[in-house]
Amino acid sequence: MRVEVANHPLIAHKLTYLRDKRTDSPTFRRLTEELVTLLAYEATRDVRVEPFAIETPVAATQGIKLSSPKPLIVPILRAGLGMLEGMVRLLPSAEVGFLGMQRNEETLEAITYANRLPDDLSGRQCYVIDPMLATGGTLAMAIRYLVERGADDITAVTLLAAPEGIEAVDRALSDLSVPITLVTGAIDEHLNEQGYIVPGLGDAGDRLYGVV
Ligand SMILES: O=P(O)(O)OC[C@H]1O[C@H](OP(=O)(O)OP(=O)(O)O)[C@H](O)[C@@H]1O
Ligand SMILES: O=c1cc[nH]c(=O)[nH]1
Ligand SMILES: [Mg+2]
Repeated sequence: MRVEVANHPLIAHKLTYLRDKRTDSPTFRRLTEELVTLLAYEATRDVRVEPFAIETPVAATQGIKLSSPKPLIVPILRAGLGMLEGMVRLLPSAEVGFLGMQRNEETLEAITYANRLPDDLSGRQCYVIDPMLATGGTLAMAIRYLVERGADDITAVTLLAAPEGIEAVDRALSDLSVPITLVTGAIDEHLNEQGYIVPGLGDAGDRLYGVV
């Protein structure tokens, strides 16, 4: 997996406020959206395009446009929903599929409880969005699922990632030959015994939407 940490002072600034436990839900949601816009710019560097001929008021010229089939954005519910608006703003013609996944708080294993994706993803470029890559179990399962359905180019966008989780995703997907990229706002220090990213930001889903 290719890993890119989006180094930018604005990203570091917004992440600092996002991490702060005093930041309330409305501010957390707004910062998440703003961060996604910056990360999505980085993550879409290799979005597929094709030549497109146009005429300006002055002359004919050759431009480019997004190729078909259009990219598929896959937010992992629940916390990934907080990143959807920012991602769609940058890729308004993309389609959106949903995966509902939840980590068991004791075993830290992910289960899939909802799935609304096109059956056939052959030739699709997919952007998986989820704020947190902790043990990596959720992301590895999501990516394998998309590849089994035919996706042939996957970029995951996260706000934070743990080094242990990145390694685990790499190991878990080592048999796959499709290009996989991770674009993240920061790689934190480590995971604690409860599987939380340290220093992290706590539970992203709860901070976005409240404790359920
Ligand atoms: O890398 P992992 O160890 O698998 O953990 C990361 C997952 O945990 C969080 O979701 P959570 O299970 O809390 O669900 P939620 O979005 O509904 O809060 C987060 O949004 C990731 O999906
Ligand atoms: O630190 C963590 C780890 C998993 N999920 C979160 O929301 N936060
Ligand atoms: Mg959660």
